[in-house]
Amino acid sequence: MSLSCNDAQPCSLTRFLIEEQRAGHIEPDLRLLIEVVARACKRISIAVGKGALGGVLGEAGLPGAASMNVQGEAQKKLDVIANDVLMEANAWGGHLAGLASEEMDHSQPIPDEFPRGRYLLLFDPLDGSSNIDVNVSVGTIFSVLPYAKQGQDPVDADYLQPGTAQLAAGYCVYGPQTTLVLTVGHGTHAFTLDREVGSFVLTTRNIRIPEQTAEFAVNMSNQRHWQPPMQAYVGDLLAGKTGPRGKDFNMRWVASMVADVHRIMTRGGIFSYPLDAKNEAKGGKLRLMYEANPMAFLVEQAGGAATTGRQRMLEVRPADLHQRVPVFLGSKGEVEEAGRYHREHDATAG
Ligand SMILES: O=P(O)(O)OC[C@H]1O[C@](O)(COP(=O)(O)O)[C@@H](O)[C@@H]1O
Ligand SMILES: [Mg+2]
Ligand SMILES: [Mg+2]
Repeated sequence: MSLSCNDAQPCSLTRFLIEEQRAGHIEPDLRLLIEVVARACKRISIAVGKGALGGVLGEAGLPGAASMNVQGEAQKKLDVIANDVLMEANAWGGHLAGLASEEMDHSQPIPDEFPRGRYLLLFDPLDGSSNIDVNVSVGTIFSVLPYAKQGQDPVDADYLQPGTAQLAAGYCVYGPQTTLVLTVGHGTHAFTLDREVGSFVLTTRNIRIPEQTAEFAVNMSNQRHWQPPMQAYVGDLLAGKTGPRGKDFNMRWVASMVADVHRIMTRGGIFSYPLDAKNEAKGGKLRLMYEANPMAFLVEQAGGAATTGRQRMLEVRPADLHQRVPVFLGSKGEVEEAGRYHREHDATAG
C-alpha cells in the first residue's frame, strides 16, 4: 500500500508529516511534536465548541477578581483552559526542552522527570479572546525553535531567536470548521478537522496568497492615534478609485488575528496592527514571539510578506520574550506599498 498522498487518497496530517520526513524536510521528533500540538488543538477545539454548555465562557478567576496574565490583560476561562491543555500535552510529549506562552510570565523547562527533546515551543493558546463569549472564531498560534544545549534547562534568553530560526509554525482556527495551517519551511498547508473521524485532513496543499489585493484589515477605531505614515497609507486606501491608489478597497476586521490571517490565506488582503499613541510605549499591540513571527513564517511560505512597516518581521532581533511589534502582513504587493509610505515618511522626517 502506498503511503503517499494523492487525489484518490485523502491525506491525513500524520501521513503528510511522514512524507515531509521522508523528503528530508523534518526530523522524526519534530514530526511527533507537531502531532502532539495538533492533538492539543483538537482538545481545545472541543472545549471551544462546548461554549456555555461546557461552562467555559466568561472571565477566569473569582467574581470581582479577574485573573490577569503577564500582559496585564484579564484572562478568559478558555485562555486558561487552552494554556493548560497545551502545557499538559507537551510536558509528556518527550520532544521539547521547554515552553513559553503568552499567558505565562516566564518560559518553563520540561520537568526533569519527563523525557527532554531538542525543541522550544512558543504559543498563544487562545488568540482573539474578546471573541470567545460572542461565538466568533478564535484560534491557537504556535512556533517551534531549536534548542541545542542538551542537559541544561532552557531559560528565557534561549527563546530570543529571530523568526528566521523557526523550524515550524502554525495556527489552528476554531470557526465553523476547525482548520490547522502549518509550515515546516516548505510551503504552507491547510488541514481541516474531520470531526467525526477525529483527524486533520489535508485540504489545501501549498497555499498561495494573491500578490495584489483590494481588502485591508485594521482596527479603524484607532485611526486618530496612528502615526503619520499609517494615516497617509489608510487615507489613500479609503480614497478609493478617485484617490492615488486608483481602486476601491474593502475592509474586514474580525479582531481575532488568526481569523483575519486565515481570510488572507484564503483570498488575500493586508492585515495591520500598527504603532499608535496607545501602544507606542509597549512597542505595538501584537506579540513578536507568539503571534507576529509564526504568522510571518506562514505568510512568507505562502508567497506573502510580513514586516513591522520598516523591517522584515522574521529578521527582528527579539530582546524580550513578551516583546510587542507593529505588524503588516499578507499580499506581498500591498505589504510593500505600506512599507513605502513608512520609508517615504522617514526620509522626509529626516
Ligand atoms: O481589540 P482589538 O484592537 O480589535 O485587537 C484585536 C487583536 O488583538 C488580539 O485579540 C490579541 O490576541 P489575544 O486575544 O491573544 O490577546 C488579536 O487576535 C487581534 O488581532
Ligand atoms: Mg493573540
Ligand atoms: Mg491569546
